[in-house]
Amino acid sequence: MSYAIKEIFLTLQGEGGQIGRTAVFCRFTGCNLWSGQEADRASAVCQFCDTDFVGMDGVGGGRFADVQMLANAIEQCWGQRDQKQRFVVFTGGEPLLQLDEQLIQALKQKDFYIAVETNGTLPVPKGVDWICVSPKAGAELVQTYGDELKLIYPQEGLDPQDFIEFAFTTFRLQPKDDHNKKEHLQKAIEFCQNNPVWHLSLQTHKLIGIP
Ligand SMILES: C[S@@+](CC[C@H](N)C(=O)[O-])C[C@H]1O[C@@H](n2cnc3c(N)ncnc32)[C@H](O)[C@@H]1O
Ligand SMILES: Nc1nc2[nH]cc(C(=O)O)c2c(=O)[nH]1
Ligand code: SF4
Ligand SMILES: [Mg+2]
Repeated sequence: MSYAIKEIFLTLQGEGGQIGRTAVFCRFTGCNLWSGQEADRASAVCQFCDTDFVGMDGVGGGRFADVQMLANAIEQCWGQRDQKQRFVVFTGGEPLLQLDEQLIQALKQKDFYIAVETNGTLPVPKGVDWICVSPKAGAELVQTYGDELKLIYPQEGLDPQDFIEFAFTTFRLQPKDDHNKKEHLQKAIEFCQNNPVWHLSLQTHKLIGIP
């Protein structure tokens, strides 16, 4: 299978339970909840996306003809850094439209610890080490277990407490970044303080100005 990749870059994981860890981010092109075109945003299922996942024109992006070519590009992005610490985060767009067991196995053979950021509408393939699910109002949740459930807050028609029955190790509330982000942060702080199973997740890469 070939893979359509928006960008591949090295940064620090900015969000959630692996925060601060040096990682190769592999961002897949395309999503099933929004076309990525601004003209479609208001009619999309997911309307608050902060990411450009359209096309293959980002740093390190492109069409990868087979699994080895993509795995090699991810390895090359990690470079000569400590092999025992190798860490890749698959995101997008929606990575589960393309991420398959073959790619996971190819990276395992290169000793990568593998994380995925998904909207939870598709099942995570076998072999992923860290599953982060971020459910979206109006989209069916299919992936109901994982290492963290990272809910963007607030979302109309979505009550965080409806999720705590699912089999996630941790529950995080991440304030929605939009024109009202200060207000969303205050609401998220308040919600966490009143419902301590929820931990606050901040997008620290935005705070420190890295990708
Ligand atoms: C761009 S998404 C890609 C992965 C996947 N499609 C998903 O939604 O989880 C990566 C992460 O950013 C979060 N995110 C997207 N837009 C955001 C925003 N405006 N404010 C806060 N978090 C946001 C998503 O919920 C998800 O946890
Ligand atoms: N540094 C950094 N951390 C992130 N964690 C999740 C991200 C994403 O867009 O999936 C992201 C991102 O875009 N950058
Ligand atoms: S599901 Fe994820 S990638 Fe798709 S539009 Fe929403 S936040 Fe963006
Ligand atoms: Mg991001």
